[in-house]
Amino acid sequence: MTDPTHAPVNAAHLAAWLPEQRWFRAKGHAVREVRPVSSVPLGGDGDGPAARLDLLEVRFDDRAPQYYQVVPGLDAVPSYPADVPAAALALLRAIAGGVERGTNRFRPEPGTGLPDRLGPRLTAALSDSGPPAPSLVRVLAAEQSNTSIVFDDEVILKIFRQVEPGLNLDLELHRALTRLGSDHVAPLLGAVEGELQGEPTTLGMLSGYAPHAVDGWAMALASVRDVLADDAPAAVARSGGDFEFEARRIGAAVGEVHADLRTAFGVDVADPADVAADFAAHLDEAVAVVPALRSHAPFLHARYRRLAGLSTPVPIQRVHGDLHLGQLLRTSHTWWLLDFEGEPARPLAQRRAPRSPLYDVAGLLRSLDYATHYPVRDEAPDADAVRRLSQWSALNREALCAGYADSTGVDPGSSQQLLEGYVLDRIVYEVVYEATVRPAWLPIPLATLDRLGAGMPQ
Ligand SMILES: Nc1ncnc2c1ncn2[C@@H]1O[C@H](COP(=O)(O)OP(=O)(O)O)[C@@H](O)[C@H]1O
Ligand SMILES: O=P(O)(O)O[C@H]1O[C@H](CO)[C@@H](O[C@H]2O[C@H](CO)[C@@H](O)[C@H](O)[C@H]2O)[C@H](O)[C@H]1O
Repeated sequence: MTDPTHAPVNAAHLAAWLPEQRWFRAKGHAVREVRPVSSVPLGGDGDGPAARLDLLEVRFDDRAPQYYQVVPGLDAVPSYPADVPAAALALLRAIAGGVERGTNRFRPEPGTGLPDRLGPRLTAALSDSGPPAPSLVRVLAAEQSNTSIVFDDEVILKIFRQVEPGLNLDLELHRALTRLGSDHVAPLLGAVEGELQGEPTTLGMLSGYAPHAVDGWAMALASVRDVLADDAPAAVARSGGDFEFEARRIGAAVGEVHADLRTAFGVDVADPADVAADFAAHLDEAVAVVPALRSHAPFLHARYRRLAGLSTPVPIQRVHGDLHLGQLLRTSHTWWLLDFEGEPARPLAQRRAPRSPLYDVAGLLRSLDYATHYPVRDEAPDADAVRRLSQWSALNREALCAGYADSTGVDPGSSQQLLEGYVLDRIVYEVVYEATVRPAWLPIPLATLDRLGAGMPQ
């Protein structure tokens, strides 16, 4: 007999619980109704399943429905007992064992050696039906779009939260890059697939985990803070120069990933007039959301018009699409790019569309700019600090482009007008992102537009 505490979660409870979750993307829209799409139980004993993968359709009065994945057992949803280690191991066991249940398929990635490559502690935990050691399982607490579980610092399972029908971009690009042997992504080890609107749909992704890794944003900020604390004339070389080496390695890593993506998905060309028209359309949409952008529109449109007049076609390909320093992880021996889902605010078709690789370079240049302005956001730095910050920024921009040229033979700075166009398009995206998600950060991209509009450097 089914334990009543594992009964289907009450839809009204879920309608109240969902909007409180960090990964819920329809903030500010009242949930009208929650309907189950599929519900797949996993593991457990006589007391009921250890976990359930519930795919839910969430309906609203004022916008299109969205689909979310909720995992009772892992998630503390009302009226379902949560046992995180047991639920997490049930998921890993299903992937390692290639389980098919209901509409869901749990699969080890062919050729990657799962489950044999798992270490002895995880292998024992998967074969043992007794209670797992809680220390083997850790749910990442960071502010994330999805939910990731780390198993014994060895593998990481990302549970996708907002789900769209079809193959998830993160999985698609990790798979292509892993198959090419890329050293710049976490190796893909397995996946969970369900069904949505009749299409096989990605629900989860298992990959290698890099313990003790540091992200590029944290490293860049530490370097900028050192430069701010050191007012000697050679401060940038002395205190902040450590990041220059990393910026060059990051540039080289991104260049290698771009080359691999060309091998996997091919290349095409776009007409500069079409690229400029896309930028102008993004700007018009953004002005409607953030009126503070309106005063910058004439300058931006003028730059886009200049770009439209370029005569050389723009090479385009699959790219990362939302690259910033927080998406880069320095592992013990290399830099990994994370999270290939593209910009969360753009529709899937736009996120999957080929673009110039300069868009990723622009994302990183913007991130270097953020790193120099974020630590002084609440103060007016003196002229000397401003000089040091701008030296830091220029040094690392050059290092990044030099690294990209090291691995590809192409210096992104050599297509200056095009690169500037992509930087501007990215700033417009950032303005909308900050205005809607983190209004306290909005002054950072807006101040850059002020400077660029006045003919000053970023
Ligand atoms: N393979 C990995 N090894 C080590 N840490 C990782 C790995 N993948 C992700 N992380 C950590 O988890 C965080 C969130 O990962 P990300 O893929 O960006 O998830 P989300 O889609 O939820 O934003 C990263 O910023 C990083 O700190
Ligand atoms: O959630 P994602 O990581 O996919 O990306 C979104 O959030 C980012 C912030 O976390 C945002 O990045 C912006 O802020 C960064 C500093 O926090 C900065 O380094 C980036 O250059 C800047 O774009 C990103 O735009 C957004 O898509």
